[in-house]
Amino acid sequence: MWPDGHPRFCNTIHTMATQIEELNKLIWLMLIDSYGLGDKWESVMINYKTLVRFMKYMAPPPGEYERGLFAHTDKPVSTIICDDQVSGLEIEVNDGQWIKLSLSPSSFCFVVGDPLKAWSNGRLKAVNHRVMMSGDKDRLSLAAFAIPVEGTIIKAPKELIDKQHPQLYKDFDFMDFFLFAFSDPAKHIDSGEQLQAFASLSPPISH
Ligand SMILES: O=C(O)CCC(=O)C(=O)O
Ligand SMILES: [Fe+2]
Repeated sequence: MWPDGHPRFCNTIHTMATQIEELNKLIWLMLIDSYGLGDKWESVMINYKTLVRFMKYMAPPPGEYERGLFAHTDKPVSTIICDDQVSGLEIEVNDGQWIKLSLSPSSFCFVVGDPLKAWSNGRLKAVNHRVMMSGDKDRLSLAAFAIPVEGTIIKAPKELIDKQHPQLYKDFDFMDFFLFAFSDPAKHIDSGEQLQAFASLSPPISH
């Protein structure tokens, strides 16, 4: 699974990934339950695999405030991020201001991705975020992305669609959206607008 010679590292990461996966499932179940769908969680839950990525952002030159990762909304369903105490992750709030998150040592950050926004029929917001580096320390972070299994259709449960909450997005195959988001034409669309461009129903449909 990992290049030879690092069995301890490999085991640690595997244990961590498994536990983050459990945490992610728990958060999804809480979300499903909060919409009153707890007793039918199996039919509305998205089947997924976890992809873990490690990131290292180098400290900028002294006194500089430098971009580590461009502003975007996540394309996986959701992401769990943890870091090694060197902050840098920023989220954009409603008035366009950026807020730096300082995660305490044992905290994890749950990020709603575009497909989860579509699943919730727009109730959950996919926050725009970026990494900005300052200070003299490198930032190490780990992101665990929830990627639906092949053929997964992202659709809002019918209970989340009614006259007051008309259906905002068409049902779509996750992989079609994912490929669209990284395609040439979509590169010119703001990351936060890609879901709208790909799946918006205009006018919205009430059932
Ligand atoms: O490294 C971080 O803190 C953020 C990573 C991130 O947003 C991403 O990979 O999508
Ligand atoms: Fe992200």
